[in-house]
Amino acid sequence: MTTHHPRQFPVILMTGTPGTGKSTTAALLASSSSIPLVQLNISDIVKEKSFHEGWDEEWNSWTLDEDRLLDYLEDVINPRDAPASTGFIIDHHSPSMYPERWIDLAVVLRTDNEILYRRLEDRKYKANKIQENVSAEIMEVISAETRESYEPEIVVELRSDGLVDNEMDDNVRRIEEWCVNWIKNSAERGEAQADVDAEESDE
Ligand SMILES: Nc1ncnc2c1ncn2[C@@H]1O[C@H](COP(=O)(O)OP(=O)(O)O)[C@@H](O)[C@H]1O
Repeated sequence: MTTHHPRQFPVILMTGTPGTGKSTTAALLASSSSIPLVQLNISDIVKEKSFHEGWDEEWNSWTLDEDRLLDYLEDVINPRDAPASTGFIIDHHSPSMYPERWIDLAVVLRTDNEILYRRLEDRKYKANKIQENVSAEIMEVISAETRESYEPEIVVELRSDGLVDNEMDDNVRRIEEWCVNWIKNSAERGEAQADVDAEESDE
């Protein structure tokens, strides 16, 4: 069994339908935050490390080897020897496969249907893939899956339409503020636990 060190920095799941802005928001957060945060772009990792069982023609995507991916991520997020020296942003459209104990905050990005349609068209997605993703956004599929997978108090939905000035900067600032609080609270939890341990050893 793996022994986990208490994490010093939070793990954020950045999820949403493809095209809602996960990778762009995660990259901005990782590059601008005062807290060390590393972006884990799951699609890139799956491709680079071949954590897949081949190409699925029907779905036009890789068939994920979930076990190998999760084993790899466990070592990155919860290294055996010492706590990770950074926090992480898991950037993925599939929210439900991660262990609850990994995720401290789950951010679901939401985008207006017509805007999402245009973004996916710009990406040269095939018509059926655009339709499938826009329908998923209308049906709130990722949002529902995220809420089924994590406690309600750690799930946050943010608009990512690009209609309001500085929307992405504001989203990034909100997440950063949340991270600062998480670090402060986890330091207090650590001190409280140390007090309990000291009292118990006195008895
Ligand atoms: N809030 C936003 N404001 C303006 N443009 C956005 C916003 N969110 C995403 N975009 C644009 O939409 C496109 C898709 O974003 P991307 O980060 O690749 O989405 P995802 O990682 O969810 O597939 C990019 O061109 C990005 O610049």
